[in-house]
Amino acid sequence: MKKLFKNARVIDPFQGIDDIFDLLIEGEKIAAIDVNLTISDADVEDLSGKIITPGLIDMHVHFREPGFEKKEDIKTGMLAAAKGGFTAVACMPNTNPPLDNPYLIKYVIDRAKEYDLIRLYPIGCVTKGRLGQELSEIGKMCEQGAVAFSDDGNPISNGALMRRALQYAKGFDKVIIDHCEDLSLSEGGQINEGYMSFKLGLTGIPSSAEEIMVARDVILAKETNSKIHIAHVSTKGSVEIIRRAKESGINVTCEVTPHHLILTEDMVEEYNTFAKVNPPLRTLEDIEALLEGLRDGTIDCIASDHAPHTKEEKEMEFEYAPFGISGIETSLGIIIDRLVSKGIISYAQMVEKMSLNPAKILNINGGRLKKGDYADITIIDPDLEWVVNNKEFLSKGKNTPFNGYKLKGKAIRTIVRGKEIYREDYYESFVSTGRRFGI
Ligand SMILES: NC(=O)N[C@@H](CC(=O)O)C(=O)O
Ligand SMILES: [Zn+2]
Ligand SMILES: [Zn+2]
Repeated sequence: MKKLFKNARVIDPFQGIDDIFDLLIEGEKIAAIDVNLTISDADVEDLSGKIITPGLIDMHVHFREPGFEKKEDIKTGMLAAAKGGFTAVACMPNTNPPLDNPYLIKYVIDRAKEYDLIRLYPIGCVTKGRLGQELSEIGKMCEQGAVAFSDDGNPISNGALMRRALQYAKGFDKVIIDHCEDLSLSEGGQINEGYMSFKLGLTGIPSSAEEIMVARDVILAKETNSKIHIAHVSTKGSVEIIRRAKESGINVTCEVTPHHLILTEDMVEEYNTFAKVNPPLRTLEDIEALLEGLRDGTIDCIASDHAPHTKEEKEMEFEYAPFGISGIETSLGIIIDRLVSKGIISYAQMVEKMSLNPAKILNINGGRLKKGDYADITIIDPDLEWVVNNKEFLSKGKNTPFNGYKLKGKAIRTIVRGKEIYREDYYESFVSTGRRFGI
């Protein structure tokens, strides 16, 4: 089966491509990218005005299986990801039981394979049971396909243990992803410490709770000459520490979420639990620093930290509602509408941060559109206007602070290994059957 897309704007920062091209898919692979391709036996489609990027990769999601299937399961998570334009995700291990052994890593991979949708890469726990006491079976989990290690939801509080984890993971050329939070500083905290926490009478989470751990982690990464990736960076101080660490040659990478890039602590004004997230939404000053970090390359990736929760959980009093935003279906639209369209970052930078860099950091397939590569492709309509409606989410998690947002720019096709698994114009039937559409 040959499929020829004509006249698309093809963006591939890996090859330095950002121009109008034709792209040919043959079976599962990219067969050619060139101008004026004519292939007699191909199914031809004109994509004038549309953008083709390497399949987007979200390196930080919570799909909740096993154990919390009421919030999300692997199937609904993957459908939501495909609708959001993602061809691959890396799943955090804060499930129940936590993914802290090779059997569970294999289980999650096998579950994902049952559906033949997007690519799903599990992240294993750094410590057994995510309890922060004993290292988990990192080597054996690598053998089964764990792509990185993290106790996300929790930091690795014990410095000596973190040091050992870094040394150990290095032997397998894997990265440790740390949720940076000094629990003694954030204890009981609900939102950012500052004006809003004072106004609402809620306990605040100071910036220092994050920054102290970021500093510790880069120091340990330097000492052990290992790789560290900082999850969901949210403060100006963290950006500064990471910038300096990179300048001095430390092997540190990091990610930011769309919500931390465009929302401030003001969102929790009416005790809006949909805006309750960890780390908390911060201030305009932090946002400016995060945007500058994205622009100058200090921040490598944009990841949704897709954290679905049930309606009942989020309807609890602010103090008792869980932290998290269901973000995988709004991530791309927000980045295009609020950053790319405003000239804050370019499309090429967006692709770097949402595909190329996650692929590099996790050392997985994708992130580029080279002849002979698997055809993992996202097709974007940069002019499509849409309104965020959480009732239409394929994710079970409807917890979004972006409901009602008008956005311009959306993924209209998600193609994995040459197969179309999401298509905007077939949306209705896609929802009802949850089926992929072969091309
Ligand atoms: N980000 C969140 O607010 N919540 C995440 C945990 C995490 O990413 O730390 C979750 O699992 O719900
Ligand atoms: Zn986290
Ligand atoms: Zn997370």
